Amino acid sequence: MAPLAPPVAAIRLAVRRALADLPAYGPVLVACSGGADSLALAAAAAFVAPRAGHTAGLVTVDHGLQAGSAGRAEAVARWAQRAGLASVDVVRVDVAGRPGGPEAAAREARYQALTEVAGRHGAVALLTGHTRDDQAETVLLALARGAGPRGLAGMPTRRDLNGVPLVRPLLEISRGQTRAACVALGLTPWQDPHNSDPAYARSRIRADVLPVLVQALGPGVLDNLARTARLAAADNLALDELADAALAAARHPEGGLLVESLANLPAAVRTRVLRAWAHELGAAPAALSHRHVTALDTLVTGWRGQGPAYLPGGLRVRRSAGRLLAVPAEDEECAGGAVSAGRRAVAEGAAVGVRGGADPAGEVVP
Ligand SMILES: Nc1ncnc2c1ncn2[C@@H]1O[C@H](COP(=O)(O)OP(=O)(O)OP(=O)(O)O)[C@@H](O)[C@H]1O
Repeated sequence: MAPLAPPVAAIRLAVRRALADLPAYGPVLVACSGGADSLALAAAAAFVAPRAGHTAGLVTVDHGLQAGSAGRAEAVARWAQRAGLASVDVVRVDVAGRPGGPEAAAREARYQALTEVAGRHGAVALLTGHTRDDQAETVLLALARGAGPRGLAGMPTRRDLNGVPLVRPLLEISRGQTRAACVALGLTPWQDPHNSDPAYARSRIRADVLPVLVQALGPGVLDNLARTARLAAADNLALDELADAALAAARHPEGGLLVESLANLPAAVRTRVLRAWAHELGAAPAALSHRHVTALDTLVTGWRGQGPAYLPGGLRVRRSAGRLLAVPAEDEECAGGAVSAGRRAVAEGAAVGVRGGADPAGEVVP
């Protein structure tokens, strides 16, 4: 028997570890574009899952945005049947009419379709092929946007997506390894033209920025960026727990938050409390920017009798009698007329800089 190619073995091991962490046995679904990362993942899942007490299915989404996209999806499905995956779903989504640019609309439609199929199969996890290189790009994009530790944490290995656990087994596997695994297995991955389209910031990072960094600083840069993400994620976990407790302690029994409780918190905790509270009030995570949180924070730390802070979704928060209070929508007219277009634009997040897709949980994802 020919020895197993090292990249194939590394990817199988990564998948085995990810499956071992799942709380229950049951079907897992691989989200597969046909690209090298998710193709290598699907091949590994087909091998590993049945040996680990799971069945593995595959789902591929046709966004209908490129000529030949239906043919690509069918080719992935035919391969999945030959590879022995337990279920194969091809889902065509309609991207038109969704908010945001075409990239964001496609992502939103894709994740919606993926979680619907996962729900239909009762999947215990949806696996995606994000790699260490995707993570390194995500960290660099976050740095360029001026994101804090939350952005630097990049993509988590596991999180909830519309009630389905989204798991990324390949975050410590390089793109070179997924490509090499495909070669070793005789698979021909699909090349997504978007990945090399300089219109996208992520493509420019991939093609222009990372090679220069590697040349200047050495090949360890990619691992180091991914490690930054892991370290920031661990810090975030601790800070989020502190913020949860601080938010509970700051609540006023009649509503709103007590300024006095907030004022003495370290800034890193206080801004997290304010961000979490803004989400609670209904501000969409993807639209809530640093600028909105700073406006809330200024009501606490820079109080000079100013007017309300504006949040996405037409929400406003004012300070009154030592409390931060959400202003009910019907008070908007009485409070001095309509909000100006400029302020509304800021509130709706027009200040966000480098383009990056934020998924429904506010995470910036490829
Ligand atoms: N059309 C699709 N159908 C199903 N899953 C998809 C699709 N597009 C992306 N995904 C999932 O999202 C992950 C990240 O997507 P992205 O477009 O960034 O691909 P990538 O990094 O080029 O990976 P790949 O080589 O798998 O295409 C993929 O690995 C795959 O799991």
